[in-house]
Amino acid sequence: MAKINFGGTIEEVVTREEFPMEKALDILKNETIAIIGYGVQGPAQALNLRDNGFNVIVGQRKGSKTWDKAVEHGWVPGKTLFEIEEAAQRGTVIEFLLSDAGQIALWPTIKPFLTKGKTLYFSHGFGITFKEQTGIIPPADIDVVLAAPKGSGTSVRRLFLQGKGINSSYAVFQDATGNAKQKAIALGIGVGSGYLFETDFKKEVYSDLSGERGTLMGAIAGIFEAQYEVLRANGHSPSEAFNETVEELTQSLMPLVAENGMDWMYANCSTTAQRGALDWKKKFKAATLPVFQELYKSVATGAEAKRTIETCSKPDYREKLAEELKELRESELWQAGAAVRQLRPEKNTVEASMIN
Ligand SMILES: NC(=O)C1=CN([C@@H]2O[C@H](COP(=O)(O)OP(=O)(O)OC[C@H]3O[C@@H](n4cnc5c(N)ncnc54)[C@H](O)[C@@H]3O)[C@@H](O)[C@H]2O)C=CC1
Ligand SMILES: CC(=O)[C@](C)(O)C(=O)O
Ligand SMILES: [Mg+2]
Ligand SMILES: [Mg+2]
Repeated sequence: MAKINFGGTIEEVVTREEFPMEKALDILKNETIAIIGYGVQGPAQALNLRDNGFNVIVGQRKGSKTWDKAVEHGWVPGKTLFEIEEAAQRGTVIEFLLSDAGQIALWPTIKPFLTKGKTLYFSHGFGITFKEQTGIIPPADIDVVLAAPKGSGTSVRRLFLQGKGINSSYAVFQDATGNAKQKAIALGIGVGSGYLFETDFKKEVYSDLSGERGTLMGAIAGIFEAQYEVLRANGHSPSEAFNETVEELTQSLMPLVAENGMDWMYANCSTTAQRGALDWKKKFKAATLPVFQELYKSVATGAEAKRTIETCSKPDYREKLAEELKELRESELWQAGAAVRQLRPEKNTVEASMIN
């Protein structure tokens, strides 16, 4: 494995160079990979695996919207698309890609098909780590592995179609066959990872829940709202407030950070901006540190898992989430955002859809 120095700590990562697709295909040549769940991660991983030449089938409820979506994506009923039970029975690698709450509901259905020597695959450490709450306790004679793409399924597919790859973590929870690690890495490479770093189920779920509730999604949306409100309260127009809060960040500054780091983005801004940002960064860190500490504690005590399971197991969870997203979309800030996006000069070059 490649040894990489991450800011002073040496870690091992698996790259495509040392673990090429041919090796992954060879390791999984006798396996049938059954994708159970066709939400966001399901289609991305199923299609990438199929395009990479693996033997893949999909398990869905006949008559559901996702069944129709799978048919649209070229899965053939009776050949590569089956009812969940049949897919689980035919599959030797079961990719459990239902929502984390959905996994609890489906576990009693799936468990009988997890016979000796099969592999159970997750893209999140949730179900296994919070087993007291989920009841997901796999039989001892199967392999239990994880490959968790560090991004949305939409990006997993898009980056694949662009010939790039997302980075993923991988882990082994249970190694009954002696080959679990090789299989985990092969599956990670197969679903389109550019490289893989090692973790365990608990670390994956603690960091992932912290990240998405924190800087990746929760914190960023909250900070945007706070700054936008202050600008608006002081008489700035919606377009000005939106541009100074979001548009410049996503269109100009974050691509620079992605390319070459924070200091480089700073160095490409005015000295006035640099002076102020370096000063205010300290205040923002001090103000948010206690919130991040509270968040991590809430993850580690299982409180976040409890809330997720309780809310996302309700029959109307989708409608409820959709209502909250609608409220967000219809807020002045994001309506201003929609108008700003329309004005982007490149707007006419419609982006290719996720699948094609
Ligand atoms: N969304 C993403 O991009 C990422 C997701 N993950 C993980 O991958 C796994 C799958 O996540 P998503 O694709 O976002 O899930 P999702 O929320 O899109 O749901 C996946 C599928 O589960 C089905 N489902 C939900 N509840 C069900 C129930 N009670 N009975 C039967 N089916 C049910 C949905 O209809 C859908 O087809 C999760 O463990 C998630 O944490 C990991 C990395 C990124
Ligand atoms: C996209 C991803 O990695 C998340 C945010 O952790 C998720 O969808 O759960
Ligand atoms: Mg994640
Ligand atoms: Mg997540």
